[in-house]
Amino acid sequence: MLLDLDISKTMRSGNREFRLDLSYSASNDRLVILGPSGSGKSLLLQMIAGLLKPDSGYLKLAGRTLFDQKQGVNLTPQQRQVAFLFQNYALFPHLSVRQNVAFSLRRGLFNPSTKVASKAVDYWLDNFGLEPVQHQRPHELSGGQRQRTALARALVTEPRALLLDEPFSALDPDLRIHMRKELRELQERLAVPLILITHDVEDVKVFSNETLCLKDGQIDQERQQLLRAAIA
Ligand SMILES: Nc1ncnc2c1ncn2[C@@H]1O[C@H](COP(=O)(O)OP(=O)(O)OP(=O)(O)O)[C@@H](O)[C@H]1O
Repeated sequence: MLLDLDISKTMRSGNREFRLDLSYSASNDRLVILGPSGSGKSLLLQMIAGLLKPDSGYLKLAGRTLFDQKQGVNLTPQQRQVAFLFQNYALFPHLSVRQNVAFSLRRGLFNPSTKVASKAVDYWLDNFGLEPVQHQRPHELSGGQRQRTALARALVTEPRALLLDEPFSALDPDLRIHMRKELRELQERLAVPLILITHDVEDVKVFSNETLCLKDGQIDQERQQLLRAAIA
């Protein structure tokens, strides 16, 4: 089972309150979480990654307990070994493609050198066709190359799962279609469990063998059933 959770979390800002209350089990290794802006998608992804602590409940990923309030379990983001790919990819602008990919493998406080040697880095640069641009910096790359660099940086640590926050939203329409296809093929080839959040139904069509629909911090049962019927 990819994801098994029963969690609640209340976020407060001034006198505004947002409550996320979710109980869900996903059995596929590719899950799309769909919902409008403000439905709680990012909060959920942050809780899976260990960047935000639920108030109560439990959260398991691929059979491993990441959080369990009753048992006092709350693994750190490092212990969870999941890779989080942010909307804007969060590449380091002053580092080359090679250095960005090598960054996750660095030991100590220093940035990897421009010629950092690593079989894993070579493997991912080659796999994603990034060798020709390995010495360029992020602002010298195309949108697709930037996304592949971010993916290579995420995958070089051999994560147990890949969490993607709106990975295509910043791309132009043609590139978006291309990158969706590329990421799907890649996920199938690598067999890395993938959880993707989006408000774009097109992502569901390309990626989903399972979709979790959110609305106001809860499962949107109506949309969930409509989608199931549309896919069946
Ligand atoms: N740190 C915070 N403090 C208080 N409220 C927050 C905080 N972070 C998020 N929220 C609130 O929680 C709700 C859900 O936010 P979330 O970022 O999960 O939405 P989302 O579905 O990812 O939206 P989007 O698609 O726009 O990114 C929103 O109403 C937001 O205002």
